[in-house]
Amino acid sequence: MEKKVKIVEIGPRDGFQSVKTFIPTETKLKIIDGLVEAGYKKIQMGSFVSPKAIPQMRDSAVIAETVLERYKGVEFFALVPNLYGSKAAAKAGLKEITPVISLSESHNMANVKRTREQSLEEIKKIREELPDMKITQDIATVFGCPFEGEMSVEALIELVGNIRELGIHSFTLCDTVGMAYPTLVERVFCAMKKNFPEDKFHVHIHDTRNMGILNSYIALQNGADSIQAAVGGLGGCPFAPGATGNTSSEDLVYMLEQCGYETGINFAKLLKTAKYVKAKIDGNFSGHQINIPEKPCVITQE
Ligand SMILES: CC(C)(COP(=O)([O-])OP(=O)([O-])OC[C@H]1O[C@@H](n2cnc3c(N)ncnc32)[C@H](O)[C@@H]1OP(=O)([O-])[O-])[C@@H](O)C(=O)NCCC(=O)NCCSC(=O)C[C@@](C)(O)CC(=O)[O-]
Repeated sequence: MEKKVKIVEIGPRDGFQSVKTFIPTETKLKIIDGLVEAGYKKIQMGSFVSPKAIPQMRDSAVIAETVLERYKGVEFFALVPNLYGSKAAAKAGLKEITPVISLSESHNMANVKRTREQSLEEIKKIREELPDMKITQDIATVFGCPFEGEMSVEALIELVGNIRELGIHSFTLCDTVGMAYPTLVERVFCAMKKNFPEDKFHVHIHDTRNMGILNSYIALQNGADSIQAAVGGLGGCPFAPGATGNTSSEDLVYMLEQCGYETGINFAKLLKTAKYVKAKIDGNFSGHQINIPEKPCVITQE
């Protein structure tokens, strides 16, 4: 029997955000077209952040408005750092946002120039001022911080507990600079499922040490509700030294389909989009199959 798995595409946000040269809005939209065509039902289309911090994301309102108009059956969502960005996302028509906070104080300061306490205050305001907005909370540096090193699972339990008190019950656990390893991923997901059995936990792994696919798979085996990945394996947080690409969507889909999971994604179409991304964007790609000249012969679906 086939097992279903939900894969969420984050390339148009995490993939594009660290690309220095501005990617024309039309190219971004063409890539999203390709992802929808490949079968994606949930896509992070951008972020509503300061254009001084991340100039690449300055066209997120136009992207959101266009894709919401173009594709009715797809869930689009955006990353936000604060209330200002959340209101901008709502104005553009989005129904879901992912505020970001880091488990480590230093990365939170580097990323959003706020202490974690200030970020928690901001999340509280977002929850109160946008009561109808669906919120999934991104937590960065869960599996390690470029400034502070290893993070503790107890600290994560405390932070998740604090965010739950604000009425948020869906979390994405992020490995910002690829410090996760299988037994740690297992420990973290088991702890979350044990302490917060009613809540949703998603996984987001960077591929810095070539363990993105493996760690995503381990998270899935230990109850992750969805897996995030970026087309081509493009990506990285510009405020995390050493951050490299995300787990590659096409490599992940290939592995899961071969293992008998139903992803709902057409691999051949996804790979075509990934190759288009690589041809158009000068960035940091961690994907492997984008470099194989011919279509791999194992998966035969069109
Ligand atoms: C948080 C701030 C805004 C603080 O930056 P700040 O300079 O402290 O902001 P501020 O509140 O003092 O405001 C300064 C100016 O920015 C404006 N402003 C304020 N907020 C916004 C907004 N949302 N959108 C647009 N404009 C905004 C605000 O209106 C003001 O405009 P001015 O009066 O000077 O004309 C800034 O540091 C920022 O935008 N940071 C974004 C950081 C970011 O995008 N990081 C990458 C994403 S996180 C990530 O990649 C990790 C993740 C999620 O993938 C998981 C993982 O792998 O770990």
